Amino acid sequence: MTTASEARSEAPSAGRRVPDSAAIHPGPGFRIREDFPRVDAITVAAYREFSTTDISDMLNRLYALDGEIRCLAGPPESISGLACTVRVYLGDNLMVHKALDIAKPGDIVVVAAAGSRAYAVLGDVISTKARHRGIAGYVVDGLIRDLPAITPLDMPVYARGTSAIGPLHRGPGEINYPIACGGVVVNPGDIVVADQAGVVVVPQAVAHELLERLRRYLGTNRAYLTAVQQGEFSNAWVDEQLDAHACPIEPGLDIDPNAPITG
Ligand SMILES: O=C([O-])CC(=O)C(=O)O
Ligand SMILES: [Mg+2]
Repeated sequence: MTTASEARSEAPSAGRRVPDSAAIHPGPGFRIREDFPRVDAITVAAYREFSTTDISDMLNRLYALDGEIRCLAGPPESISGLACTVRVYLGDNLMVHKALDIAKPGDIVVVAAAGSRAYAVLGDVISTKARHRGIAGYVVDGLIRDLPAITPLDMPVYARGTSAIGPLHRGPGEINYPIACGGVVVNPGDIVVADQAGVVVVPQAVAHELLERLRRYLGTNRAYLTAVQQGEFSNAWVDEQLDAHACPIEPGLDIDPNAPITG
């Protein structure tokens, strides 16, 4: 066995060194925050009463993650927890391993892997360690692996899919800085709610106020849905919408399906 420099018959330090712009530099892109301000646990747990669909609606439909990020493992019940945010370099997951020491029990680790379909960010070993640390789940903007071995762990894992290709463990990356996950900005300490319908992020600043609005909304919505189940509804509002933009409505019975389409 020879090293690369031996094969070139050069001393390891021979020649001019290339300026090492690819070194890992401490600072943005390679940094960790140990904690963040926390919303009380009762408020965080209360979000499990609501579907991610309703929460998304109350946030004007702009805070649900890309629907490709879906439940791949874990019990069917919804989960909620504070976001411990992780950003990884493509092909790497060093910071996902470090997050096992940073996330507090009940936190959901949210991993920004740029939606990569080239490699998995975590597998059964990390998921098993996470159970011991009390982590409430993982949300990954990317892939995971070892799914058959994760399934029996009852560890909620949301991701875009699976791959056998694993990550390197070198860095760089960040923990507990803002990330982009599934098209949504996630700040450390935001409330993540995930169920079979999707994943939604509640900005921490509105955590209490939104809960009140959801409770009020659900009260009125429940009465509406009960009426719908009994066939009591009107579609007049759809016609109002169509009329507002003068949508033409034709009988259609005299149309030749083979005739060329005209303006
Ligand atoms: O290799 C890794 O870092 C990820 C992995 O497969 C595991 O957690 O089982
Ligand atoms: Mg593995």
